This record gives sequence, C-alpha cells and structure tokens, in this order.
Amino acid sequence: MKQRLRLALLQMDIAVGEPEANFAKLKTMMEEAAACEEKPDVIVFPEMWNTGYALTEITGLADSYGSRTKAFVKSFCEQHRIHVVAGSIAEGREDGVYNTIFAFDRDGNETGAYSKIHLFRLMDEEKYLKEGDKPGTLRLEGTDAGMMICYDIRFPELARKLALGGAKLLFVPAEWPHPRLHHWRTLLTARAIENQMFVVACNRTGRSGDTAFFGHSMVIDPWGETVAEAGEEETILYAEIDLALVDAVRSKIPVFEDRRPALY
Ligand SMILES: O=C(O)CCC(=O)C(=O)O
Repeated sequence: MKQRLRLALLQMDIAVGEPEANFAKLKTMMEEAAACEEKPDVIVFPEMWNTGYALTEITGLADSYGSRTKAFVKSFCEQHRIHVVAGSIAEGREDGVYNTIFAFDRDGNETGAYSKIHLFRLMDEEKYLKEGDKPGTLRLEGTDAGMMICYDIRFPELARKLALGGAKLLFVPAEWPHPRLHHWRTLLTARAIENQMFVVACNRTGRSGDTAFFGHSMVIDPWGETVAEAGEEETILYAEIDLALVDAVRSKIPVFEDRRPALY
C-alpha cells in the first residue's frame, strides 16, 4: 500500500458549451502536471469540465456514456502511469444527462464512477440533469476513497457513509461560485475534521455569464489543516499527503468508536 501520494489539481477555466476547447486546455494542463519534476501520483479535474453549465444545450453536448473522456484519459494514464480522477463530465445516457466522475488507475483501468446525487436547484441542475442513485467509491493504491461533487458537500451524511465504508480520502470536483467562499472552505474543512479523512477538492475558476467561480481548490488533512490552497487564477495546485495521518488522527480521537448511532 502506498501511503504518500503526490496530487495535482487542475484548477481550470472552462469554456461553456465548447468541449473541443476544454479537451485541448485540459490536455495541456495534464501534460504540464505529468512533466513536473515531482511527478504526481494522482491528477484531479473540476466538475463538468467538458461542457461547463451549458444546461440548455446539454443533451447535444454531453459525452455519450463518457466514451470520449474514457479513451482520452485511458491513453494518458497508460502513457504517464498516473491515476486520474476525471473531474466530472456531462455524461449522456439513453435516459438523460448525468454529472459523472470516472476514475482511472495508472494502467488506465476504470476504478470507479459516481454520478452527482444532489442536484443544485439554485443553478437549475434538476431541470436538465438526472440524479445519480448511489454513493461513489474507488480503490487507489490499496486505499479506499470516496467521491462527491460540489453541492454534495452540504450533505454530511454522504461523507460519513463513505468514511464508515472505509474511505480515507474524499475527492470533490466542483464548480463553486462567489460569494460562497466561506461556505466552501468551512464545509470542506468540516467534512475532513468530522470524518478524519483527507479532502481533495478541485474547483473551476473563471466566469460563466454573471457567475464568477473563485477557484481556491484545496487539500485538507484529517486534522482539518489546509495542506494546500490555490488562489483565483487558473493553475495547477500540487500537494503531497501521507495517508498514515488518517490512522494517527483516528486513534488520537476515536470518533468512530465513540459514535452512538442508536441514539441519533
Ligand atoms: O452549494 C453551493 O453553494 C454551490 C453548489 C454548486 O455550485 C454546484 O453544486 O454546482
């Protein structure tokens, strides 16, 4: 089991409704991360990076069953031997469009998939997208991890369920806008502290119409300390984590042993 992991979070600006431009931009950023002297073990993308929130045209723009994304990421993983948590994309299926993360290992094998289960009404997601129906997990270098998307972090029950299932880190691709930076930082930090897990959150940056996305991708440790945080600009946020810290924190304050679920 590999305990120390180097992470690269691709905090990109997304061209709304332009998958070609987004695939090209992402490829450049992936190549830059892979060429980094401290080569990452895992690369993480933001939410809906292929289309952005082009919701009124989403049916035509969505990637059918993620086939283009899967081929694109698989060949990158095979070439560079890096795990990829491929953000989320607009994924077209027969019954509609889902907001889905696909995860891949160093060989390009798919290790997990998760479709957002809490759709965000403030941005009309529920009018255009279908909701997922199960939590998302993946195995990464012998460790269990969970996946949540953006608005999901307002639902502590989901993170707790993933932690109880064995997750030691949580990946959170997002498109979280101003003016709720305080909510973003606080909710991510709370999920890390209460579940004594690493939280790896990759947000987009840039504008979409009147909405401004603030970036501030974050890596937070199981003690609630911020390991790394980006600013607002388009960037790659690098961080190194040691998964041994999860067990150390869980044995120092044994929250999971002290739970009284029969009472609440
Ligand atoms: O919960 C929030 O404030 C932001 C959520 C969001 O933007 C999303 O889920 O796309």
